[in-house]
Amino acid sequence: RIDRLNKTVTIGLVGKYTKFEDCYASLTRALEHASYHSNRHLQLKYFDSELLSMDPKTGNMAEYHKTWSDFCKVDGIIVPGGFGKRGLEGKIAACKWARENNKPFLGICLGLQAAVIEYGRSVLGLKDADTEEEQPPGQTLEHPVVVYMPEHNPGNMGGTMRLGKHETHFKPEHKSKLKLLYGNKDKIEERHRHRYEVNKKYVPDYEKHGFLFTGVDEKEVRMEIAELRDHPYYVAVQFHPEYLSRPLRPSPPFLGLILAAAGKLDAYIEKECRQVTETDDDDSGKIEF
Ligand SMILES: NC(=O)CC[C@H](N)C(=O)O
Repeated sequence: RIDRLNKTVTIGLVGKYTKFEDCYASLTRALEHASYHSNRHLQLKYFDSELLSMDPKTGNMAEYHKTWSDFCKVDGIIVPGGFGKRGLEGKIAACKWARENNKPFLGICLGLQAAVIEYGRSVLGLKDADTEEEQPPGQTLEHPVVVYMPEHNPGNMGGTMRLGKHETHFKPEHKSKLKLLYGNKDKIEERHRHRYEVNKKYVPDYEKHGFLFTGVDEKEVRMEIAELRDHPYYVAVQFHPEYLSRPLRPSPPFLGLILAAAGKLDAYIEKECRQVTETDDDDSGKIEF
């Protein structure tokens, strides 16, 4: 059946590693699971985030424009996890483009943090919104919208990470497409791997402006899921849903991205997230099963 898929969905993956295929293996598989489930053939395009943000004085602007011209054509965007500040501005630029152009978007871990920084700078007017990750020693940020998690720092590098499965609870006061994609459950469990998190102090301001934190940890102090209210699919998660994706049970955040990129998400949600069949396709007559 997979071999016969005749429609393609193109996803742009924004990362900073040159050997993309190796670094993002579980992510690629999760996107494939979601694509098969959506009756789409996946075309994954890799974009080096450092080519999406450049200093016009020193950068290769021809390469910059070429990268953007290809990037503009994708159906959906994924900004995956990562570490460090190198390449972060390009990821932030990708978040901005997806948000302003109604492109289906999924941010994972650092991808969520980039989306938070972008919204802070562009919409909340926090010009210097940034993450505390890799700031020069002694530097204090004016608007640290992403901060270090002190309780996960018992003193050595290996122990500083928040790892493993943790619960996420959907907030009842918010509408959440992701909650519906997870089968309308009140809480879910996903795997984590991070040292930094959204600064809770800024949450009310974000939510007032339509950037909703629809999922939180069990103590309601840690922001786990963000969704833009007025966007077809702009979802960012602090956890790593790719690890629990399976061929016959695609991970919901990925499924949402692919369905939205294929223009089928709303119909799928209307049908209470029942499996996509060939008859759900606009011109399904062309597909043989
Ligand atoms: N896995 C990730 O994407 C980690 C994001 C970020 N570097 C952090 O440590 O919080």
